[in-house]
Amino acid sequence: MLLGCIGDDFTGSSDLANTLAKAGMRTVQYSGVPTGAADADVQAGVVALKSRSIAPADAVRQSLDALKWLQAQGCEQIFFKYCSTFDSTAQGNIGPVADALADALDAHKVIVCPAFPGAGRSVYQGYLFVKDALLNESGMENHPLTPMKDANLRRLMAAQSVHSVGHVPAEAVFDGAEAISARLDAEHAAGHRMIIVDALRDSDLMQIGAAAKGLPLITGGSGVALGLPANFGISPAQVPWQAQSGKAAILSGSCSTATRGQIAYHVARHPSLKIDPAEVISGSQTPEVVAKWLAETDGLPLAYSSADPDEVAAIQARFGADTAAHALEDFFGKTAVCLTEHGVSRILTAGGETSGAVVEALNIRTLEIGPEIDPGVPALRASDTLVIALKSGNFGSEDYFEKAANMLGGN
Ligand SMILES: Nc1ncnc2c1ncn2[C@@H]1O[C@H](COP(=O)(O)OP(=O)(O)OP(=O)(O)O)[C@@H](O)[C@H]1O
Ligand SMILES: O=C(O)[C@@H](O)C(=O)CO
Repeated sequence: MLLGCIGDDFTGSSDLANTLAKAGMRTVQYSGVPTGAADADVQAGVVALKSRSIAPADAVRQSLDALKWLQAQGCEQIFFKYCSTFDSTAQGNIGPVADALADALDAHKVIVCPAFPGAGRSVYQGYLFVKDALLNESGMENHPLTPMKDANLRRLMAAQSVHSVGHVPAEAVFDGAEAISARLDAEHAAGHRMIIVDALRDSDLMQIGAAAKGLPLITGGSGVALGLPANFGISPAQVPWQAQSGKAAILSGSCSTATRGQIAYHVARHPSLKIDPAEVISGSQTPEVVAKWLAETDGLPLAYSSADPDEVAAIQARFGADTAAHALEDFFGKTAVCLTEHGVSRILTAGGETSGAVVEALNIRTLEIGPEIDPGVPALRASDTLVIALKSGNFGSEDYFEKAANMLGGN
């Protein structure tokens, strides 16, 4: 294994795996830290954790375990993948995990770059934009678990990391890899260890990737991985895919703006069932009943708890945010298990936490990476009889669910 990656959620990990697979690396996504050795032909291993919203000490411990396993597979470089919208709380977990990995790897110039232009996320003057809006005006300020109320990455990182935070501005990035390396050196000499790097275009990320050659640790969104495979002499390749026929169903616990748009589109055209969190918590709505409905309903049925910020706030005020989140994640995980018992062979999930809960409940250990459905979302094969697609909340076009079911099925 050449490149070892640690993802702080499952959809984000498949986003990164998608970038690396498209760039030609033989990539496998693992659910949690594997117990055995990786297959000898794997070039990039992505260990997916569900560590974005847990206690920082647990996130650090899990990430260091993942690091140890990746090092044992012979990795030459480590990539810590977090969200392109820098999803985190005042405590972390981006800062504490980056600090711990930097110490373990003796890394002193740590790139911090969440940019993902393909999904509209760019970094300029150290501020994070989502399309034409600052992060804190993009809808992310209403996220149910990690509301992002600031777009200043230097300030966000300084609050989470024990290290001084530097910056490589766009002017240096536009001048290419050598200028970026020189500026990273200068920021290091000035006493900064975590270094925010501006990036607006894929071409910027390619230059940042080239400048990252030989660095022990890189952190960021999937965009900054675009240029890494070339450092290992690997070039882009067509990603193979074996289509899967059979029944498809959709589970969505994502309350992000893009998912809510996709749900509105889907509800108008396909059978859909809205899940009431209060009924899930009381036990009057069960996974068995919802799975049976999904399995027996023609077309492309959807079950969703996704709701707008007012509804989410009301549920959180009534039950507590953690209780509601865990009850729904548990519900979707159990529903997915029942779906496979009904023979459903294509499962689409929306939302990072939701997807993590589903993959864990299904006890999927490794995921083979297929072709891209929409930017940041690959088709995934879980077994000989099951394929899935894990969509990050804000990814995908309006008709994403139809597109994903078709691509998984080879239509
Ligand atoms: N109606 C609801 N009320 C309160 N919480 C909800 C509701 N529906 C879903 N949730 C919870 O909100 C959280 C949504 O997070 P999730 O990561 O699944 O989606 P997302 O944030 O849109 O995706 P991503 O992290 O990929 O951007 C989950 O914990 C989910 O259980
Ligand atoms: O980087 C992103 O935006 C995604 O891969 C993600 O992590 C969302 O959960």
